[in-house]
Amino acid sequence: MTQHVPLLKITGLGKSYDGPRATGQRHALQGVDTTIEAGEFVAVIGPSGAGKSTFLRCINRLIEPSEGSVVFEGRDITHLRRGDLRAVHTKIAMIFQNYNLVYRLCAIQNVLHGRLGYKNALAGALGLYTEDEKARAFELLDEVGLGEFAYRRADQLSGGQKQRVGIARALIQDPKIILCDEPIASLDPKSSRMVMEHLCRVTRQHGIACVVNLHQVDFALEFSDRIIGLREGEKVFEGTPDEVTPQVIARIYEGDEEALVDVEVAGPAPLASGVPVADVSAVGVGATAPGGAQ
Ligand SMILES: Nc1ncnc2c1ncn2[C@@H]1O[C@H](COP(=O)(O)OP(=O)(O)OP(=O)(O)O)[C@@H](O)[C@H]1O
Repeated sequence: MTQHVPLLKITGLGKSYDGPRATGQRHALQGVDTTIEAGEFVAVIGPSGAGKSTFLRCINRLIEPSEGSVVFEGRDITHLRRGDLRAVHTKIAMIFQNYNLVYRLCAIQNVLHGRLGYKNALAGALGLYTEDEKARAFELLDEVGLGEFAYRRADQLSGGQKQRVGIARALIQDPKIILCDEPIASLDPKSSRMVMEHLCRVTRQHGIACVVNLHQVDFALEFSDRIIGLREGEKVFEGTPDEVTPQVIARIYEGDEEALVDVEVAGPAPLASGVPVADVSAVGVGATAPGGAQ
């Protein structure tokens, strides 16, 4: 019988930084184990400083892990040389909070940048894309509702539109998984919802797994198949949205008033037990994000 190989298997993942002299090493991430299956939509939640970005960036080695392993499609990529990692990075796309677009270029050119990982340096520098790639870039912009903005300069797009260009750029890589580091943190609630809806729909349609760092717990509950809760660098919860009880929210956020502000928990006793978590507003975890362009 052939053994099942998960898309991504993460074992004992950790990252330490040098702390102030007297304190020695500080763990930004410690002992995180999980697996991500093809096509899954997983949200990572936790207070500010819990290690969400570190976790995501250790997966594709934008940050080098200090310990543990990342096995992608059965291949241990933890110690791959940079040159070999390039091919892996075409299959692990990333979406950033600040969009990472080239603002003087138009939307379609930014989408085409998603193909650079497949090109040699010269073709990349000259922007030599095939007709198929160009047609695909148009198709993908259309899929995220931006067909008519293909030739609009990126700096003339709203925040939500920029992030949708980011989604199309990730998709054109033909990735197996997209890592999204706070993709809606700079957007207002309406744009945030639109971006989450597009992200969820297109990744499901294309059978792509997605791991999304979120401050907005209610979006995590609404859109994910599974939720990972981090606190002080450690995984303190992993389960389906149905399993996220007020006690689970308390385990992840309690005692961290700053973090509670971050997730906009309202009311005097937001973490009181016995509140049906299906109604997220009942535990006071709101969807609002800091204001930003739509
Ligand atoms: N380059 C670094 N040097 C030292 N410490 C760092 C560095 N990068 C991150 N940290 C620390 O690692 C911890 C985890 O940070 P990380 O950015 O992963 O958290 P986060 O959950 O993504 O936070 P936020 O939601 O605010 O973005 C924090 O305590 C942070 O201060």
